[in-house]
Amino acid sequence: MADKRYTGSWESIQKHEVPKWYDDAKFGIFIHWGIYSVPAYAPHTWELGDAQVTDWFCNNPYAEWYYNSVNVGRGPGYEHHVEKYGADFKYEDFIPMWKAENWNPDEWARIFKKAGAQYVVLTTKHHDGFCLFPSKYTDFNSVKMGPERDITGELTDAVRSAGIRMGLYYSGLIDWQFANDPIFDDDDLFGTASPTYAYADFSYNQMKELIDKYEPSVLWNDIGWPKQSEEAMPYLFAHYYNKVRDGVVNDRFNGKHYDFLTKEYQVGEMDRSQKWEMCRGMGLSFGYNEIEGDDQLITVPKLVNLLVSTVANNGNLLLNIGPKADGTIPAEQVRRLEILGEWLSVNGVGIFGTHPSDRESEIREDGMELHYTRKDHVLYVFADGLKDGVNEFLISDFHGNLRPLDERLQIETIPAGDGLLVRTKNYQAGMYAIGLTSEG
Ligand SMILES: C[C@@H]1N[C@H](CN)[C@@H](O)[C@H](O)[C@@H]1O
Repeated sequence: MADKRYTGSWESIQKHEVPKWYDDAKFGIFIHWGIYSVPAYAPHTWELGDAQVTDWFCNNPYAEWYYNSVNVGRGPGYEHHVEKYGADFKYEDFIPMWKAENWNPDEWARIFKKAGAQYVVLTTKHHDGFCLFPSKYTDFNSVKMGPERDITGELTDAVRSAGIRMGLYYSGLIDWQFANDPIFDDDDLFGTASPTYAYADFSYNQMKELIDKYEPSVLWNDIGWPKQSEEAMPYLFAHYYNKVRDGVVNDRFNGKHYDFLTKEYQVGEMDRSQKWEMCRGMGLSFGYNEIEGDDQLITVPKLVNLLVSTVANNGNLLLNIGPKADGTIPAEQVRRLEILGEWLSVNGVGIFGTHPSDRESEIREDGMELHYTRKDHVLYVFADGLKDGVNEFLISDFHGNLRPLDERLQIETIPAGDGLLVRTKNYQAGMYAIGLTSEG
């Protein structure tokens, strides 16, 4: 029987279920690349969630917010711009400087594949309104100017050739080509949001354009969707699901329908019963920030811990890279992807295609963490926060045996009461979080 078709009603849309591929994927690569990658600057201030909103926008660590950081007329972003480029240098003057002269999309896809990424999400239009695809609704795009290439199309082809799914990010509510008053706080942010019906039509048409042209596996909308076209959303989702049967949409279309919830940098409230996704940059920014060197980026142990703790609690990790304007990925970001890929090549069997165990994650006072996943009858245990050499931890209410996924690791297991005591004999820090399996 032909697949059921969705109709333009909330009732029909809400019947869509999270496809297996997305639940199994666990790890994707986010990419923020745009005009802002030319100045590549933001103050290294706070992680999202750690700052007062009133402080955030004039000290914004998101380099992709460069336009607004200058537009506010004060703060480190503005001062940096005036000092380096002069007060008369306009954001659009960066466009001819974005040449992507060293961009090889196949090389990016190779790096993502080696990292173990199962999907990619690329910014097709960020808040600055510049489109990385040949939109018929605006010439403010990467084919008509700047790189003079269909970045979305070329990367989609390269990523899919590497056997990785392609998703698309779209800034549905904010577009500084339509409303560009400086944003100092959330009232300004939502005050500039989707100012007119003309913009609502524009964004609806562009989203449909992206669906029809690229058939993305993920529609990753950001901040919200124009209220003026909210009642038309079921038609857009029906069109999408009918065209991309196993496509997924995130919760940032005003939260009226979603396949997965999104978190940004901080987990906050956790509901393991729903599929969710954590996104973050490797530093405090999504766009490339030239003052974020190796020391300012998340360490590899913390990156592995983030992946393990996210997956164990029913999440996917969407880890961002911020490419340089020339199209190369900063070496310190590539190194983290390579090491994560090496870890996954040994421990990925306990990550990909698994489901959360009914065992909750345990964060012990001594800093050790235990996270659990399962695949059918097999239990996977991930222990983190270990010290070199000998570590002991108890898996309670467990009557099987466990063996390490990393052959270098030597462990002893001793039945203890209703559980199993695990003792590592030769743990080394470079093993990061260790994976154990109950599979014989
Ligand atoms: C993934 C991130 N989302 C925020 C909005 N929460 C954006 O403002 C930011 O630039 C980045 O795209």
